This record gives sequence, structure tokens and C-alpha cells, in this order.
Amino acid sequence: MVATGVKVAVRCRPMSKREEQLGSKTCLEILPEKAQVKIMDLKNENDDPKLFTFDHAYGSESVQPQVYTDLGSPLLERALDGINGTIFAYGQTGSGKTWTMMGIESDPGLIPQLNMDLFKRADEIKQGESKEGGDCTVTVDFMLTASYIEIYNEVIMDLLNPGGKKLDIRESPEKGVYVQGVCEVVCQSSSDIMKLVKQGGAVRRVAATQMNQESSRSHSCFTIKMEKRTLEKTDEKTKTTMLTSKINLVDLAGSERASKTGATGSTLKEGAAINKSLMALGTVINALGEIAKGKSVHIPYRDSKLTRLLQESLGGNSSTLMIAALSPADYNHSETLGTLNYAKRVKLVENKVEKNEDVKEKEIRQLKEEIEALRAQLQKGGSVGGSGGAIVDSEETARKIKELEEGKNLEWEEKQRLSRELEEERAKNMNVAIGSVIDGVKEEKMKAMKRIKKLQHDKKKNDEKSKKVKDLYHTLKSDLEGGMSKYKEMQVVFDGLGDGDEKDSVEEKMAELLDSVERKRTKLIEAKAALSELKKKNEKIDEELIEVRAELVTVAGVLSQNDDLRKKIEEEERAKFDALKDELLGEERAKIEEEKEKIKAQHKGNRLELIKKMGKLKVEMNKEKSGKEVFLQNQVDMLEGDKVKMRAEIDKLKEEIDSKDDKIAEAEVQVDEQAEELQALREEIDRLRKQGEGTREELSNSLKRESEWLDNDGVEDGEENKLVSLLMEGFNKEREGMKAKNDELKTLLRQALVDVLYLNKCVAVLEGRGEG
Ligand SMILES: Nc1ncnc2c1ncn2[C@@H]1O[C@H](COP(=O)(O)OP(=O)(O)OP(=O)(O)O)[C@@H](O)[C@H]1O
Repeated sequence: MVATGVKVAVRCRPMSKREEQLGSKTCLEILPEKAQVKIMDLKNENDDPKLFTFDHAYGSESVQPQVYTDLGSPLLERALDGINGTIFAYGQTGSGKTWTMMGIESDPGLIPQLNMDLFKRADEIKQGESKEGGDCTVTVDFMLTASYIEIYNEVIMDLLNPGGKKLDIRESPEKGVYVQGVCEVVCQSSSDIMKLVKQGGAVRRVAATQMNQESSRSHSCFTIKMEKRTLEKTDEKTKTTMLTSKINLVDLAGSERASKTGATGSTLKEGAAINKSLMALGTVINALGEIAKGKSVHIPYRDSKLTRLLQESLGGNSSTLMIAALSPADYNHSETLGTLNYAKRVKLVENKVEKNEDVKEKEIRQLKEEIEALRAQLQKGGSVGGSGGAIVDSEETARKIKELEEGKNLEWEEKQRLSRELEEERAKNMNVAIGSVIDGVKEEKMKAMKRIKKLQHDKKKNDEKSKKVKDLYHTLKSDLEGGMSKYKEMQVVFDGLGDGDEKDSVEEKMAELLDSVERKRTKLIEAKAALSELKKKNEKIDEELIEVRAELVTVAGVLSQNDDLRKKIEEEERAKFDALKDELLGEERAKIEEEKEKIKAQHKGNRLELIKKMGKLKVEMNKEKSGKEVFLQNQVDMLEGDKVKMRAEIDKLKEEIDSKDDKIAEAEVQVDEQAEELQALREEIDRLRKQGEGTREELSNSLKRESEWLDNDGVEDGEENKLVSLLMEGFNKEREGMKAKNDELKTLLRQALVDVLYLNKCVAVLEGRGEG
């Protein structure tokens, strides 16, 4: 922490044309090389000039780039290095505060130059510090946000999101003193910031137009927050480091009243009408001055919104610069002297400047130290929190560190997301505010126009009246002149007459004439007074007309400016909408393309897979085919084997058939032989019969004998027939048996033939398959 005094620069503006016309003389002498200002009281020439020394002193010839190089640029460099900065402009109304802070388009002041430089420098740092390749990739990024508020009558209003909501100041260890709920817009370019400056300025200016006299009593604070993120990526981990800072650019209310109060320490009794904030600022500065002298006093930061807002800038952690704007005209001598005294006091204030440390980084560092301590303890052989406690603690701490690291990036993304989301609402609010302001200004315009009309009407009536009075005046005047010359003539007549009745009568007439002339003279005087009154009235009307017409011009200017702004906002909104639409469409298109690509890839993948599968299948098929071929070959071989076997079998069958045929033939031969035998037997029987008939009797006798014998010995008659029947029966049996055998052989033969046919067919099929 380094104790640094608040820097003070004074800047004197050139004499205005009006002041030159009025013949104003300069009461200031600026000595830039010595950073000194000499102020003379031209009304009291005996008073010695007063000399003030500051850090910088700029005369009326000073140019904006020089002021920026001296004051703005170093502040920006410090802010980029993590040190907060504040510039506040102080001075009476019309002394050049806005000129120095804002300037004009063709001659930009501190704020626009700083904005321009800010992005350039951030880019340079980004390029310079980011690196790719090697063991570690370093990516540097900046997030720049802007906010713009106004303090009027102790009420803080958001100039970038003018929804009428009152804001409040809060304090936290992480954020320091901050405006709660203020709209912080993430800016991508200096033109983004300048757009916000213009928008906020318009809201403020318009409000000021409506407030008229109150305009110089509001303070504005434009804040740029810088967040620098450094990502260091190695194979194992990503380390995130944040560096934050802010620059407050404060345009204070006109100091004409405050210089007579707070800064000089006198008690302010002008009540609520006087700006409480400026008065409190003076008191705080006085108290800080006392502290710088070694005294112990209370610093009443909480007495006003402005002092609370500037708490860190005055006596706190900020590199602060005050620009005291001065008017050179002698009629402003006392105000200018007041400003110089104020600036002298501010110069005594000491701040304690320190680089902002990333709160999370601090926590991480502490945690790392904790881990180191635990390790050291472990190495010494000490136990921490029981067995394994140190390991658990160190794991827990490492987890916390990881969480904190991740938290930083999440916060970063979240802020950008929220700012984008807020932008739409902000543009709407801004449009509504500017719209309502435009309506208000339109009303003002209408009022001014009505006033002009009424004044013109009054003037016309006045002119008519003047004409009548003038006519009357002229009549009265000529009457009076006529009466006077008549009186003179009567006087001559009267002087020529001697005493007597005629003289008395002339005298009487002369007295009447004089009376009438006197009356006319009175009337003439009255008419003249009326005429002069009417002339005065007319002059007043003319003055008022000039004033109202000037007002009308201002109002019309404001109206057109804000209308332009509103149109711009609307255009931007539309452009944003279109961009968003394009983005969404683009996204959609990209999604479709992605989908297409995916499908293509999938298709390709599928095709490849299919091809692969097909290949596999082919291989498998080939395998199967060759397997099948082998199988079929085997089958064929088998069938061939079968065929051979079958042929053999067929041959065997054929042989069998042949043998059976032979057997049949044999059997047939046998049958024939038996038939022949039978025939022979029959013939034998016939022969025997014939032979028997001859010997029948003998035979019958013999038979009889035999029968008798048989009767004795059991032999029946008809023995011979029985024998024949038996022979026949045996023969028939044998014949039928042979026939049955024959039939069986035939059936077998038929069966064998069918089998042969079937086998032949099988052989043919197998041979066919084998060839296929
Ligand atoms: N250094 C300068 N060079 C040229 N013109 C200047 C300079 N400083 C101020 N002026 C002119 O003086 C006039 C008043 O300046 P400016 O509006 O900046 O005063 P102010 O202090 O901001 O007033 P207020 O408190 O009313 O806002 C303006 O017309 C401005 O153009």
C-alpha cells in the first residue's frame, strides 16, 4: 500500500465572446511550466495577487490531447495494472468542466480519449501477454463494463437504465463501495462506450432541461470497470488469474454555492435548496486535510451519496485526480478564488493506493499456504486431525482451490451473459425514458409556442393601444399647440386692448383657453406616460419573445437530438434483433449443417460399416461358401461314395435280382419240372387207374381183403384215393409255396428295380450338385 496525494490540475478556459463583448478582464495568470496560478482581484488593486501551486496548470491555449497525455493516460495505465482511478471535475457553472471531461466530437475530451485508448491498450496487452505453444498456453482477455449514474437531491438514478428506480450505495469486502443494482453494460469497443456516454448524457441533459435551474446541481459518475483474465493452460491444469480495477469519471455540479460553504468550512444555512452532496464533499475534504496534518477527525463519508460514492477515491484505495475548472473573467473572481482554495485543500488529501488483488486469488493463495503447512507438518511426522487427517484436509483444500478457480470463469461468463440479457431491457427502458422525456420536451415546446402566441397577441394589442394613444397624443398635441398659438394671439389682442369690458371678456376667454390647454397638457402627459408604458411593455414582450424563441430553439434541438438518439436506439435494437435473428438463423443453419454433416458422417459411417459388414459377410460367405463347398464336396464325395456304394449295392441287387431271376427261373424250371412230374404222376395215376380198372376187382378183392385185413388191422377202404389226395395235396402245397416264393421274388425284383431307379436318380442329382 503506497500513500499518494490526490493530484490536482487546474485548467482555465478562454474568455467567452460575451465576456469579451462585455469588456471583461482576466483575473488569472497561468504559469504552466511551474504548475502555478496567480489570481488578482481587479476591484481591489491594493490586494496582492494570490499564488497557488498544483500538479498541473493549463491556460486557455491548452489543448485536449495534451491534457489527456498528462492526466488521462497515466491513470489508464495504472488501472490496467489493477489500480483504481478517479478523475473529478470541479468548478462553477460554465467554467469548462464538461469541455475537459467530454469535449466535443471534433475535439474530444478526457472520457472519449480514455475510452479510445482503453481498447487499444487492452488489445496491445492481450497480444503482448497471450502466447501459444511451449509447455503453457497463456490467454489474456479483458471484460470492460460501463455504468453511468446521476446524483440529484440525494437520489441516485441510473442513466443507462432509466426506469425511475432509485439506487443505493452498499459496501462489501469483495466489491468495496458500490452502487447496488446499477446497470453494468459489457462493452466490446470504444464506440460501445461512447454510445453509452451519449445515451446517459441525453437522459441527464433532457432531465436537466426539464429541471431548468436545477441542472447545475446534479453530479454524474461514469464508471469503467476493467477485468483482466489470464488463463494459463498446461497439460495438467488451467490456472485463472483475475485483475480488476475501475475508473470513475465524475462531473460535479456547479460549485458556485458550495465554494462559499463546505470548502471554506462555514456553516451552510441555505437549507434543502443547496446541494447537500457538494457541501458534504467539502466537509470530507476538509476532514481529510486535517488528517493529513496529523489530526484525528471523523470523516463523514456517510453524510451524502456523493461522498459515499467517492469514499475510495478520497482517502481510500484510488489514484485520484481533481481537475479544477476556472473562468478567467474578473466578474467570476470570488468563485474562481473559491475553486482554487477548494483545490488547495483537495491537494492535501492522501490516498492509500494498492493493487487490487483478486479476492478469490487471495483465498487460493491462503489455501495453498495451508496445504504447504500441512505437508510440512506431515514431513515432520506430526499428525493433523488424527490419522489421515492431513491428507483429507489437503484434498479438501485442493478441491476448494479447484472450485474457486472454476468459480472465476463461471462468474466471468455469467456477467457477460447477464449483460447481454439486460441489454434488451435496458434499450427498452432507455427508449421509454427518452420517449417520455421527448413528450415532456414536446410539452415544453408547446408551452413555449403558446407563450410566443400570447406574447405576439399581447404585442399586437399593445401596438393597437399604442397607436390609439399615439393618435390621441398627436390630437392632444396639435390641440394643445392650437390652443397655445390661439392663446398667444389672444395675448397680443389682450395686450393691445385698453381696460374695459372687452379686455375683461378677452381675459376671461384667455383663462378658459388656458384651462383647456392645461387639461389637454395633462392629458398629453398622461398619453405620453401611457405611450412610454406601452413601449416598455412592448420591449418586455420583445425580450420575452427572444427568450422563449431561444428556449424553443434549445427545446427543438434537444428534441431532435433525442429523437435521433431514440431512432438510433431503435435502429440498434432492430439491428440487434436482425443480428440475433441472423445469429439464430445462422445457429439453426449451422445446426442443420451440423446435423447434415452428422447424418453424412453417420451415413458414411453406416456405409463404411455396411461395406465392412459386407466385406465381413463376404469373407464369412466365402468362408461359408468354401466351408459349404468343402461340405458339399464332402457331401458330393460322400454321395459319390454312396453312389459307389449304391452302385455296388445296385450291382449287388442286380446280382441278387439276377440270382433271384435265376432262382425264379430255377423255380420256374422246378415248377415246370414239378408240373411235368405232376403230369407224369397224373399220367401214372391215369395209367394206374386204367390198370386198376382191370384189376379193380382183383384189386377190389384184394382191397376187400385188405379191407378185411384192414378191418382187422385198421386199414380203411379208399386207401388209394387218400394216397392220391395226399400226394395231390403235397404237390399243391409245394406248388403254392413255389408260387408264393416266385411272387415274393417278383415283388423283390420290382422293389429292387424301384430302388435301382431311385438310386440312379439320386446318383444323377448328386452328380449334378457336385458339378454345380
Ligand atoms: N478549454 C476550452 N477551450 C475552448 N472552449 C472552452 C474551454 N473550456 C470551456 N469552453 C467553453 O466554455 C463554455 C462552458 O464550458 P462547459 O459547458 O464545459 O462548462 P461547465 O463547467 O461544464 O458548465 P456546467 O456546470 O453548466 O455544465 C462552453 O461553451 C465551452 O465550449
